[in-house]
Amino acid sequence: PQIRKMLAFGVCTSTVQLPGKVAIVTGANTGIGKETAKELARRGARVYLACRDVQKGELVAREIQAVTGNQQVLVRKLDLADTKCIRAFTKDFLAEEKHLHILINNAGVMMCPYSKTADGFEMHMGVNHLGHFLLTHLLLEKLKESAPSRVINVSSFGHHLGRIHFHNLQGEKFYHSGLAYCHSKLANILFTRELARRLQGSGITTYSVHPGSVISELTRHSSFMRFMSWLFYYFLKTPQQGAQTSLYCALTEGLEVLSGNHFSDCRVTWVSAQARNETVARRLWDVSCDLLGLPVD
Ligand SMILES: NC(=O)c1ccc[n+]([C@@H]2O[C@H](COP(=O)([O-])OP(=O)(O)OC[C@H]3O[C@@H](n4cnc5c(N)ncnc54)[C@H](O)[C@@H]3O)[C@@H](O)[C@H]2O)c1
Repeated sequence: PQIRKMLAFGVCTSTVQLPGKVAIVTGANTGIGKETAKELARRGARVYLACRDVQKGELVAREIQAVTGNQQVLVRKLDLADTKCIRAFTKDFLAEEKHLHILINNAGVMMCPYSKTADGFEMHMGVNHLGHFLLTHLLLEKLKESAPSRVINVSSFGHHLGRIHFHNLQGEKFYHSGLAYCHSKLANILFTRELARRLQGSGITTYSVHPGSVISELTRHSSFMRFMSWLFYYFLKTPQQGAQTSLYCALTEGLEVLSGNHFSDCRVTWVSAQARNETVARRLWDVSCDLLGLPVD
């Protein structure tokens, strides 16, 4: 624990409270998402836990309610591997809620064997990028109406190994589970940058985040990564420490001028050359719209 404390740079020191604010956290039933949701609830927000498994979500919601005393913790079904489910989630949310101030696109899969989403997208690209891309699109009007509002996209340092190969976006020609994860995390950063550009002046700002190396269930598909987690256990962050940069980006006052930037340990950090390529960002935006049946503008 001492080593962990020494290594865990970056703590969200914001004192902002969130009464009357509404937040959605995807993948909030475990790991970083759960701790992020807990802190938002502690600060008084109404928090939607957008979870694939509603039963697990309900258990976590009860736990968060008990720990924070905030009863406004709600669970809704969201499977990012199924665009029908994403549309159903947003339809209900939009009917139910007048506002959305904070959207945390946190859910993710890593190193799963080659598989496809309900819509035929490669799983990493489908869940980590396209699912959140669609979710954000469908919630944009609500975010605009609720401005100032923020969208946080949880990416990874792994994006440095990522490339956007438009001819192989769905792993149709070549597939490596580790690289597929990195490609999708690069897509998260490119999406953030392009979203920030398009939303200038709208009152919505957006940030991408590397949470650090965190003990979580993310390694479930890879025995190698589980072994590495075991080996470096004391050097990894706890999920609570891993949630700090997402919280920093969601809560810190005056961060608007840094919209589109990538953060790690609660400060702006550098991204790969690919992640700074505006041409790729714009093309990825158009291709994503096309794949999801959204109008390309
Ligand atoms: N743990 C790390 O070291 C680390 C490092 C860099 C980035 N990240 C990123 O942090 C985020 C959170 O990961 P974590 O470490 O807490 O892992 P985790 O596995 O504990 O949490 C991921 C969450 O995403 C959910 N999820 C997976 N597929 C989904 C789907 N189809 N629909 C809806 N939800 C789905 C899971 O149910 C889970 O709640 C991920 O985006 C991950 O890429 C984690």
